[in-house]
Amino acid sequence: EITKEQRALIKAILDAYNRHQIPQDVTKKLLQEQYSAEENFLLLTEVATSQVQVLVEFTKNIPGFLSLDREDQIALLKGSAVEAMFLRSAQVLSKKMPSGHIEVLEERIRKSGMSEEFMTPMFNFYKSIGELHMTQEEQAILTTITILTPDRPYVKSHEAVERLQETMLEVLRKLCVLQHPQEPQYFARLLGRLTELRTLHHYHAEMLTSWKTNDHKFTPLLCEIWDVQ
Ligand SMILES: CC(C)c1onc(-c2c(Cl)cccc2Cl)c1COc1ccc(-c2ccc3c(C(=O)O)csc3c2)cc1
Repeated sequence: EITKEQRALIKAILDAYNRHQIPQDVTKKLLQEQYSAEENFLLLTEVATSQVQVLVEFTKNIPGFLSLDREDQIALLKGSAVEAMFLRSAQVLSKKMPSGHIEVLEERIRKSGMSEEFMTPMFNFYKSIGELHMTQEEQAILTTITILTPDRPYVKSHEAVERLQETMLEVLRKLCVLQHPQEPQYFARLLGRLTELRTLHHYHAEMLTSWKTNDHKFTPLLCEIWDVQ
């Protein structure tokens, strides 16, 4: 069913996914620092900045990514960062073992000066990801598929990206059949989450604008990747 090449692909992606994580000293702060809207926003900004750095390193390990046009690599990273971070924070929030981060992270996101209208769709998404009980491989490959989305702004060689994404979609389809035999619709449900991610991405652009109008500051890396300021 899964070919030797596809197994190697899964291993490469999973190794990269597990190797590149936010350093403990950054995530530990989420547990330590006191609560206030300002402090929460600052902490989330620090964690998001660290997550973007992790994302850049992870992306370099996606087979075929570095052979894409250089400008397309940047366009894919800029276009997928928010969605990859929604996926990553969703996986953290839906973890079973209480890493302590879960309640704290949720609390800090809820009290970071974000307007109410984004909370509902965001936490519905977090809940829907939690209900899927994705395996590590599925999480890593779904993140890869999100990054390899061909129709991001400014992507020139659409076909080259599409070919890479299709390879990963086929791997994910086979994995879902193998790992969720009792749920024939599981693969379709995972792809449905990608659609929800696009909607959240639009909400996020408005979140940034409202944070900016309330004079919230971002780091240079976030400003660059999100084209703010
Ligand atoms: C600039 C900032 C205010 C912001 O703007 N939009 C969003 C934002 C929000 Cl509020 C929600 C979803 C996406 C984004 Cl970009 C954010 C915060 O983004 C985050 C990015 C990443 C994590 C995140 C990742 C991994 C882990 C791990 C782990 O790996 O062990 C343990 S704790 C944790 C925390 C949280 C928040």
